[in-house]
Amino acid sequence: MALFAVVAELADELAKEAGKLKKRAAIAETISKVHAASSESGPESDDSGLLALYLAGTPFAEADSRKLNAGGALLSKALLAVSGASDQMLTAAYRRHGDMGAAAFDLLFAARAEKTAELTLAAVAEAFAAMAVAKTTAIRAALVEGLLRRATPLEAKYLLKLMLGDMRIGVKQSLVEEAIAVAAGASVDAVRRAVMLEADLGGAVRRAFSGTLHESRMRLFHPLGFMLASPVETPEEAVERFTEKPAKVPVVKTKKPRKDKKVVVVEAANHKPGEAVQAQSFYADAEEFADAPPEDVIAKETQAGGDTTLANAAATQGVEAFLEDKYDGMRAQIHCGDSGQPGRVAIYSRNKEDVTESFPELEEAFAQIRAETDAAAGSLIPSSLILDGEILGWDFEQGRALPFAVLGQRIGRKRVSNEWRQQVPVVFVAFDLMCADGELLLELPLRERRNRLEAVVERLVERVASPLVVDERARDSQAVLFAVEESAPVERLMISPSRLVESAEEIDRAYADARARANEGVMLKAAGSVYQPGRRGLAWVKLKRELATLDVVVTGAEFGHGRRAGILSDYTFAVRGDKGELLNVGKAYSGLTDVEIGEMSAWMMEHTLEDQGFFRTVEPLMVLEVAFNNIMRSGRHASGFALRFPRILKIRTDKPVSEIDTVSRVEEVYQSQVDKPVE
Ligand SMILES: Nc1ncnc2c1ncn2[C@@H]1O[C@H](COP(=O)(O)OP(=O)(O)OP(=O)(O)O)[C@@H](O)[C@H]1O
Repeated sequence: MALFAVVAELADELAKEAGKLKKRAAIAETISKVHAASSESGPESDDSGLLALYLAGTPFAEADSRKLNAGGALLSKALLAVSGASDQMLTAAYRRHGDMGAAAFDLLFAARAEKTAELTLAAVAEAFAAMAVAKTTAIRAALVEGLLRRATPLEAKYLLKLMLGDMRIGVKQSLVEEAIAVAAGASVDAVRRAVMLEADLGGAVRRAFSGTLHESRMRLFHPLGFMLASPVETPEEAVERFTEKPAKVPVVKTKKPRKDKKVVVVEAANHKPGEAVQAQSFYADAEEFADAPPEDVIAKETQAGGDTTLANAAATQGVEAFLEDKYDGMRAQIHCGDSGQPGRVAIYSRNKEDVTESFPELEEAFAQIRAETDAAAGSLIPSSLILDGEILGWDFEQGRALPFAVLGQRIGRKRVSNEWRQQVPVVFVAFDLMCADGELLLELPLRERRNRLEAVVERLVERVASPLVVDERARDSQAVLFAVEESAPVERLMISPSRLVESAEEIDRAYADARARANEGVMLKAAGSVYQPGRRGLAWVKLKRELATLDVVVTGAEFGHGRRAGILSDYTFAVRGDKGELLNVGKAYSGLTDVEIGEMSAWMMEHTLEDQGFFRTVEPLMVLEVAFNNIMRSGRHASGFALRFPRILKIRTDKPVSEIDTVSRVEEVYQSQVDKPVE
C-alpha cells in the first residue's frame, strides 16, 4: 500500500524542478516503483494509477462525475480546527505564500515536524469518495479534518492543493501521460488515445502495465476536448491562411505570440530532416516550449501526437474552406446514449462541466428523438452520438438567435423553472459529429464528418418528424430548422449551414449577412482538417472584427456601499502572466444585474481564500469578459497595466480559467491603441 507521502514528496520535488525531461523521468520512476512494490500483493493493491491521477491534480478520473464539493471556506475552517491556529495566523501564513497548501505547511510544521507518514493513497481515495456523497457540509468538513489530522505537514500541503485542484507543480496531464508511457514501456500515442477514449488516467496506467492499451474503447459521458479557432482580422487574412503555398525552402521562425502567450506561431517547417515541407505555420504550447528553438518545437510536436497539427497545417494549404456563421451562444457537446446507457443524454460545456440540468428541454428533446428512432425497426441511426455545437437562445417567431445576454441569464442555473423555459427557449445548433456508433470520427477530414453529420440529422428528423417539414422562416434566417411545431423535439436540433468559399469578397459578404442575422461573425474551417480536441490551431479561424475585450478571472472582491452594502460587488480581476501566475489588471463594479451580483456575492463568500474584512481574496475560478475604454500603463496592479472604465460584459461560465487572456495580450491591445496612456 503506497503512502500519500510518495505523492507529496514527489510533488514538492517537481515544484522545484524546472526541466520538463527531469520532471517526466522523476514521475516515471515513481510510477514504476509504486507499481513494482504492489506486484507481490496483487493488482488490486496497485496504487500507481492513483499516484498518476493525483499528480495531475485531479481527485477523480475525468470519466467520474463525482465532486469533492469542498471550497476554500470549508478547507480553511478545517485547517484552523486541526492546527489550532488563529484566524490572524492563517491570514498571515496565507499572505506569505498566496496558497492555502503552503499556509497549511507553515501552520502545522511547528507541532508536527516529527510526525511519521501513515496516510495511504487508498485512505485518501476513500475519504474523497465519502466527501462526494456527504449530505452535509459538516460531514464533509469532518472528513477533511480527519485527513489533515493524519497527515504530515508536507502531506497536508498537497492534500489541500489537490482538493482545491491547483497543485502548482508545473505538471500537466500530458506530461503524466508521457511518464506513464516511459514507466510501462508503452507508446505515448497509445497512452494518450486510451486516456481520450476512457477518460481515466489511473485506468490508463493499469492498461499500460498490463499491455491492454489497444483494448480501450470509446466510452460516452465524459467530455472530449473542444477544437478552438484562431482569430483573423480581415477576410484577406483568412484567404491567405487557406491558400498559402508551401515555402520552397524550409524556413523556421517563431513569430511574436498572438492572442495569448500560450501559443507560438512557427512558420514553415521541414518537420523531419529530409522530408518535404508540410506545415506553413501552426500553434504550439508556449508554456511547454517557452525557450526552445522552433526546430525543437516541431520535432516535439510531431513526436507527441502533434502530427495531426502538421496534417492540419498541410490541409489548410490551397484547399477549400467551409464557412459558417459564428453564433454567440454557449459551446456544448451532446452525448446521446450508447449500448451501456441507451436512454441517457448528457450536455457538456467548454470547461467540461456537465450542464445537462441547466437545459432540460434539450435533454428531453434528445431523449425523445432517441426513443422514437430506437423504436423504428432497422433504424440506420447510430446507437451512440457525440455532437459538437452551440446552444442558443432562440426566437421562434423571428427564426433567429437571441442575444447572448438573454441566454446568459439561464447559464449556470441548476433549476430551470417553466418560466425560464418559456422566456428563453433554447436550441442546439450542431456543427460537428465527433463520434457515431461508438466510433470516434475525429481523424476523418471535416468534409467527411460534415457529410455524416448531415446524414445523421436528416435520418433523425425523418424518423421523428416525417414527413420532413422545413420551416421557411428559419430557412430565410439561414438556420435550417426541421419542424414547425414548437412542441416537437426535433425543432430543438438544428444544423449550422455550411458552404465552401473561395474569395475574400465572398467571405466579406457572408460576414455582413451573418451580422445582419445578429450573429457574431463567421468561422472558416479547412475542409480537409481533422478534429483536434482541446487545440487552437489554424484549421479553424474566426473573423469577428470588434473592439477588444479581455477574458479575466476574479481574484478578489470588495463590499459595496449604499444599496450594495454587505454585498461583495466590486471585483478585482487578473490575467495570466508569463509563468502562468495570475496578475491583477483591473477592478470593475458595473455591468451585472442585481440578481447576478447577489449570486456572485454568495458564491464568493463560499470560495473565500482570505478574509481581510472589507476585501476578500477568492479562489480564481470565475471568468468574466470585460470591456474597457482603453488600457494604460500603471503601477497600481501587478500586471503593470490598468483598464480604464472597465465594465463586465459577461460571466463566462462557459470558459475555463486555463483559457483566460494573458499579459502579452494586454500588451498587444495596449500597443494597438493610438494613444498609449500612462498613469
Ligand atoms: N459555427 C461555429 N463553429 C465553431 N465554433 C463556433 C461556431 N459558432 C460559434 N462558435 C463559438 O466560437 C468559439 C470559437 O472561438 P474561440 O475558440 O476563439 O473561443 P473564445 O475564446 O470563447 O472566443 P470568443 O470569445 O470569440 O467566443 C467556439 O468555442 C464556439 O463557442
